[in-house]
Amino acid sequence: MTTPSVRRPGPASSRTTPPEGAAAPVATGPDPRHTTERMMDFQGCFGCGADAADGLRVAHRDVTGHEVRTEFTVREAHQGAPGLAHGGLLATAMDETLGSVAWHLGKRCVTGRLETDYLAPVPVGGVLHLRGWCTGVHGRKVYVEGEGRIGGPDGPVAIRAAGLFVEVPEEHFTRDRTAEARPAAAGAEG
Ligand SMILES: CCCCCCCC/C=C\CCCCCCCC(=O)SCCNC(=O)CCNC(=O)[C@H](O)C(C)(C)COP(=O)(O)OP(=O)(O)OC[C@H]1O[C@@H](n2cnc3c(N)ncnc32)[C@H](O)[C@@H]1OP(=O)(O)O
Repeated sequence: MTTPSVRRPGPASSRTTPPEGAAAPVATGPDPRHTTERMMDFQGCFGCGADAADGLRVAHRDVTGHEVRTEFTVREAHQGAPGLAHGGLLATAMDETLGSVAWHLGKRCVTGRLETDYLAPVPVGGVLHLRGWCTGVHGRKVYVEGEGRIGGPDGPVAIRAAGLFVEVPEEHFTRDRTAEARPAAAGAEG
């Protein structure tokens, strides 16, 4: 009996595929007006920050045009099943990589949507070599795809992803949201 082959069309859905009329990416580098001093020096990011004790410490390696390369070393703290990386953390490493593609286009962006396909398990102690690139820009929307390979830039593909990043005003990061974070008052629910 032959095993039926599974069709894997790639991670991008209609929501992460640039629409007709989308513009080609123009890699300008991050816009310094978008990275206030506080953002620039911030090392608390779970994805890449040196001060995030339990963070992933995704290392940003190089940028060529609109393509960004990073590395994520899978440690014991990142396990899901014994000895294997948790899928959610792999998605986080991908989010970090794809997000930085959008910032390298000079866009102040947040993740709107992230889609992932997992093709092979990633072992603890392994290094995942990630790559992200922009597939188009449409209004405030930046479309990005990526892949992660085990052991080296030409290793087997373990994860593929597609994301939609949305440009936001500075206020997105500076607004005081303390009140919104509090539990709603009793009886206030509709
Ligand atoms: C981020 C920190 C950066 C630090 C910078 C340091 C320097 C750079 C260095 C290194 C790079 C770092 C890389 C970071 C990577 C990690 C990033 C994250 O984890 S971000 C946190 C998770 N994401 C959120 O918390 C968003 C929460 N969502 C929102 O705030 C809103 O929903 C938002 C802004 C996404 C959209 O809301 P609206 O009210 O502004 O706009 P509307 O009209 O709803 O959407 C705009 C367009 O986008 C589409 N859209 C939005 N969400 C969509 C979705 N999920 N699917 C499909 N389309 C969507 C809409 O349909 C609309 O399209 P139409 O213009 O009408 O064509």
